[in-house]
Amino acid sequence: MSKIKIEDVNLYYGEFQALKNINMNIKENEITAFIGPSGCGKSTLLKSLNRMNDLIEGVKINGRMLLDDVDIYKDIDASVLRKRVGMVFQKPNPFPMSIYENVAYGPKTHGIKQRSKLDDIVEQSLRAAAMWDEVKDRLKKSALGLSGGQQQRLCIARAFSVNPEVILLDEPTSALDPISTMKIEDLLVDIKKNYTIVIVTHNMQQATRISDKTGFFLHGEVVEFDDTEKLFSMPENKKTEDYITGRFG
Ligand SMILES: Nc1ncnc2c1ncn2[C@@H]1O[C@H](COP(=O)(O)OP(=O)(O)OP(=O)(O)O)[C@@H](O)[C@H]1O
Repeated sequence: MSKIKIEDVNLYYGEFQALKNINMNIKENEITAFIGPSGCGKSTLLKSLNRMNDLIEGVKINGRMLLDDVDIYKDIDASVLRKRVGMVFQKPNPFPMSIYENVAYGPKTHGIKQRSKLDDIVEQSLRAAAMWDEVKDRLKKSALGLSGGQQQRLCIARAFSVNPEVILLDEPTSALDPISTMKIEDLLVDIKKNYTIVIVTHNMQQATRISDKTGFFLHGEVVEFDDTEKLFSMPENKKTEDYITGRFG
């Protein structure tokens, strides 16, 4: 089933058109990867899926983006949308507070006050991010004392804590070592049964390892969008082929 439908979307930063006539269906319980050279619009499309671009002055967007067939720019409040569609950024960005408070923060802002309920959410979220055992004895310690890979998994746990339906990840492992990267890839594959996941990655091996569908972007357009296996083994477009075989440029 399509969780997100993108229909004829164009996005402008002032005069500059960053996305050109994008059409894409993103399926539930799948991992969709966006690949392509720097500046081609991957992050712009990712961020527009939870209206992060609303915060940037001069952005114009037309076309439609639907979440469960509801227009996210017309018929959903942005804060409700961002609860349903969570985001994890390239650089781990834990809040300067304890590990516990990082995860409890979102649920608290959504009105959950009961300590036992918060304890449960924190434990479940950290378990889902495969780091409960690593941190259960240091929940009161600062999140800034964690390693980069642990901080990124904490940010994923923080995204889980408000029980989203979609998780957007913008190059979540680009600052991490191979072991932390592998842990996060395993985690994403493990959780996709409960979520819809969209990931921007510069790492084509990563896209082939974990994603079901891949979109190849170039100059603000989606050149090709297909099953990952097909796109990497039998691309239909010459530009896709050049890019994935390293002959681009
Ligand atoms: N806030 C902004 N104001 C103006 N132009 C922007 C803004 N953000 C992005 N752009 C431009 O839009 C284009 C697409 O940027 P975007 O960040 O989506 O690319 P990307 O494919 O994610 O690149 P990268 O892989 O380097 O992160 C680029 O030309 C970029 O310079």
